[in-house]
Amino acid sequence: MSSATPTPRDAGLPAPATNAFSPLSSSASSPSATKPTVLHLGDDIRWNHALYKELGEKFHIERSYSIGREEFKAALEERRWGDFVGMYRPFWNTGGEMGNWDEELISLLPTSCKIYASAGAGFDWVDTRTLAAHGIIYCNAASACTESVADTAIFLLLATYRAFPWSFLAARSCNPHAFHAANQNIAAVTHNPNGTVLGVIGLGKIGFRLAHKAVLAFEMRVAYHDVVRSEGAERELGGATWCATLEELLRASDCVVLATPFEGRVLLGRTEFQHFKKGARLVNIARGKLVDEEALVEALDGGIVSAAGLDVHADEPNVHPRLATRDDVMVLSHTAGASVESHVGFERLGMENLISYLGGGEALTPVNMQWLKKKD
Ligand SMILES: O=CC(=O)O
Repeated sequence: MSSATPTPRDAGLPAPATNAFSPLSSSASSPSATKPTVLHLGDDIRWNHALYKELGEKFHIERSYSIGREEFKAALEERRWGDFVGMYRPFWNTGGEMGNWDEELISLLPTSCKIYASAGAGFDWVDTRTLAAHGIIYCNAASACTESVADTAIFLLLATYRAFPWSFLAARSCNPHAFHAANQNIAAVTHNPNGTVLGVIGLGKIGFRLAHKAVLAFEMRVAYHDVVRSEGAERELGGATWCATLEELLRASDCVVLATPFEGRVLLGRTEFQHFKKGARLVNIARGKLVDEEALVEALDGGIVSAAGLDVHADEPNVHPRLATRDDVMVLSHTAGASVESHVGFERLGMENLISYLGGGEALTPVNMQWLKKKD
């Protein structure tokens, strides 16, 4: 196709409708001679149509839709989507069917690729260090779901202090005896969070926001453990305490919240639970694999941990059966960040990252700059 003949996409119009029903094929038009290509992974965007139109004006957009690993690898090998300069995954429901982004997959990317901008806060499924070694920036979208995840942390926190799972399950059972038992006995064992110590592991965007909400809502005192100490954040949190070691944090906290990425190792196992204050609580809105769930069951059985609130689980979509059935544990289905506002923000931030970085500016939310091998 001559570059003088505008395609619907060149004219800023939506892609031909047939694309939406042809998941195993790439886009209908051949790559534009003048525009660099961006590979869009997974389903259509749902919300930010004006910005997507702008993206389409700046880049030729190829679509992989939702194909499995072998097909995806074959497509990369045969350069089905050309020499794309960036990848865009607007939402976490789709676009991850190729599996983990490891050396095997990353080494098949065209050398032209400079950026992968994805939905989601966590990036345990992508080897960002290897991407960086290939000169590719990975941008996550934690800031788009900060509010939703922080709100969920507050819900779980309150559930652990006030035995809400027990109350909920008793009412839900429609068993008058269970209802009566909860109604009569809960007051003797539950507490207000006000004035107690919230121990945050990982004071990034989400950790900070949930701590801020806990200070505002419950006047909690904040302790945190992070590789980076931030005196500014400490002031904003009304005088938060930095703990140089995890053990120090665990010993100081009435409720421990995990808000740090999974970096290949369990953070809370048998040894660490021994450092908890007796009867402290645990909330996990980060990644299930950060916790040794068997050790958590033992800590709950032994009264070391009095209650837990878990949005995430080590073996999703399976929930540990001995955690799922307890009335001192609130379990959710990894939905802390799941709101319309997060979805809108994921789509938008991914496109903003692509437009800025590929346009010669800064990536807005990179996570692997420290390892990045520069490309021309
Ligand atoms: O877990 C959800 C996310 O990574 O955003």
